[in-house]
Amino acid sequence: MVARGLEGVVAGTTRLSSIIDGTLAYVGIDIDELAANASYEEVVYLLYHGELPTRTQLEALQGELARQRALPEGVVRLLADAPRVVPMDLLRTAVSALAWYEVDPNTVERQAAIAKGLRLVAQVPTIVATIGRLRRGLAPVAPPADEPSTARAFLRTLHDREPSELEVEAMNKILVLHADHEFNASTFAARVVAATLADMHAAVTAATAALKGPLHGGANAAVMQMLEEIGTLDRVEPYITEKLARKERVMGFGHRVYKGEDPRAKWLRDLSRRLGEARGDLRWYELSVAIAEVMQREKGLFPNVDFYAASVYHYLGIEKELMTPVFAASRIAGWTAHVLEQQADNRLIRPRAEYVGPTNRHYVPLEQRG
Ligand SMILES: CC(=O)SCCNC(=O)CCNC(=O)[C@H](O)C(C)(C)COP(=O)(O)OP(=O)(O)OC[C@H]1O[C@@H](n2cnc3c(N)ncnc32)[C@H](O)[C@@H]1OP(=O)(O)O
Ligand SMILES: O=C([O-])CC(=O)C(=O)O
Repeated sequence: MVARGLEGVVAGTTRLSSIIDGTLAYVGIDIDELAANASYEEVVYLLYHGELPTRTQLEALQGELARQRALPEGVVRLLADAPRVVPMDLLRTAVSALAWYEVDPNTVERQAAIAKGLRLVAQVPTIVATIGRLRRGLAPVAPPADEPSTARAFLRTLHDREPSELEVEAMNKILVLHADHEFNASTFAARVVAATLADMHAAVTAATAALKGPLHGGANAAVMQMLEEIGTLDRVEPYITEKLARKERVMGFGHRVYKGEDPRAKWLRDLSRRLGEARGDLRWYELSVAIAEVMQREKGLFPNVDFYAASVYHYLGIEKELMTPVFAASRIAGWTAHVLEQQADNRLIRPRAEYVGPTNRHYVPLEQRG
């Protein structure tokens, strides 16, 4: 019997992240410790090297990421000239286009591949911020080349203003919490492509394509859409119960691996409340909490990472169409680290299919078909 959707199938090994008994860890460190203490750049280093960096190593990585943040002019032009600003499509195209500017786009040699991976970690947030500006009809701004924090640099590039300390803390936690997640669909897509010995940009383009769907990364935008449709607290109960009665899915709930609450959700719930308080607008936080209560009671389903992320992004001034690209701006760390891990011990990923179609049929000449 084939496991539908490969549920429960162990499809390979990784040293990067684990989900054991509902606990998520990056290289053995509980996500709760990282969310409470780590900068995103420390997490990038951890995923790339298997250890937390010393101060000198961290500063070197932060410097490198800062220097690589700017986009080639041709990519900014490509984004600006697009006939329609559909953020995930633009991100996917821009990631692919970045390969044009690599000295050796096809190489999978280790040092070159690490350099490409880190360049993408630096550039993807800039692509996302640039798309965010273009959507609002604003001119792109160059990212700061001397700012060590990816979170601060991203918010500055997106909004062209200095973010508050709470906003930077929230953005940093978002980046930490979304950085990696074992063999999720987009990461697995990246590994399948990498296993053919196609290059880093090819693998990340595939991952970006896979993240778009609403059953995966696209759920955060669908959550925001739902919050807007509900609008007020008194509408939560009827909206959700009617949706469930129609057998529709409520986005941001349920998970293939977690059967209780996603360990990342509580951090995002807390950020949603704190950002809402700071903005004097708790509506989106309160609506989210009320939806979660109804979902738990009616369906026994808990929020996944995408649920409270939606209101957090909203409070950070990130519009719903940009929410899935912002997820990618963090997951790029995991995607590229998984590609490097795949390349380091590669074997083509090529499973079998169980054939369930008809057999023993014959070719019938065209004139005899009726
Ligand atoms: C970053 C991320 O990718 S996190 C996931 C983001 N995706 C979402 O939030 C979309 C909403 N959630 C879902 O669609 C699912 O929970 C998934 C895709 C995440 C996981 O799906 P699967 O492991 O395949 O679970 P499956 O689809 O088999 O669902 C099992 C049962 O729970 C129900 N269910 C699962 N999620 C939901 C939901 N969000 N709303 C309503 N019912 C749900 C299904 O209808 C099904 O019920 P049934 O057995 O009565 O038919
Ligand atoms: O692991 C999954 O299936 C989805 C998920 O939560 C993630 O990618 O962060």
